Amino acid sequence: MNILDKIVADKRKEVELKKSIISVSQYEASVLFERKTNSLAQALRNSDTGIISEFKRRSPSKESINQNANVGQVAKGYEKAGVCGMSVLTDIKYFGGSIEDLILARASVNLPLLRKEFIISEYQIIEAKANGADVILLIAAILTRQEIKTYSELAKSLGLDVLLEVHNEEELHKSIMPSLDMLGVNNRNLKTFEVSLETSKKLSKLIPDDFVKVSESGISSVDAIKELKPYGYEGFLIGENFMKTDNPGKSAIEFIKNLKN
Ligand SMILES: O=C(O)c1ccccc1NCC(=O)[C@H](O)[C@H](O)COP(=O)(O)O
Repeated sequence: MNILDKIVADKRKEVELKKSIISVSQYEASVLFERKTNSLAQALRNSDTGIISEFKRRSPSKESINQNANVGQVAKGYEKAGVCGMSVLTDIKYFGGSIEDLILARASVNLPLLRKEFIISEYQIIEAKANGADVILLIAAILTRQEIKTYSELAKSLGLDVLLEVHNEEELHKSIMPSLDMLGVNNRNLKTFEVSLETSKKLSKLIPDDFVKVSESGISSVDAIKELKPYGYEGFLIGENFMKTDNPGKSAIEFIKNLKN
């Protein structure tokens, strides 16, 4: 079983359990459910840097990145750095995140917030909106075309942006549809965990211009961004490079300063 299959198998059990604890109607009655969302796609289009910084404590490819980081402090640091948006991992078992991290990030900043999750149910999209997200992630590798359509249309009806993530040409072809805002190419091979910017470069020409192109994972230098921009990328998702430091916000400030020079 590959890592995504394992994560999805656990996710199905987790979502079933959550459904028995909090109902969709409880989420729909929450204060944040009524909140007007901020568009990440718009922020990226208006930006000359395009940084989406991630809050990530650990991952399947790295056992410990920053286990004790304070999400509110990191979010404020990222906002001060001038990032376009923040990604918050809400998976507990594999990434050490939680829905509470999303709530705390929301309470700390006005940035567009991406709920970084393995979405396999409409329930998680309602939950994302009710807990302060502006954007959801849909991963082509774990969804059918029909699921991508249903989930992205639901997200759009709630005012959420949709970032669709692909790893290869096949996933890209299966997924293109008007209810997506951003197309993310993940540079991490989930079988070997190796990262290569070549994946973003190779797939860039296959992404129609209507979508904001985002390059994800393994971005650890300003030079990498300069290398990717000519391929049409307007968004750059960076996790470990900031989170591995004692002060992720300060690292983001330095990074963006260098990027602008
Ligand atoms: O990061 C992993 O090991 C991973 C493993 C399996 C599925 C997803 C995984 N990561 C999620 C992400 O997409 C990254 O956290 C994100 O792109 C940032 O990557 P990085 O800058 O390399 O931390």
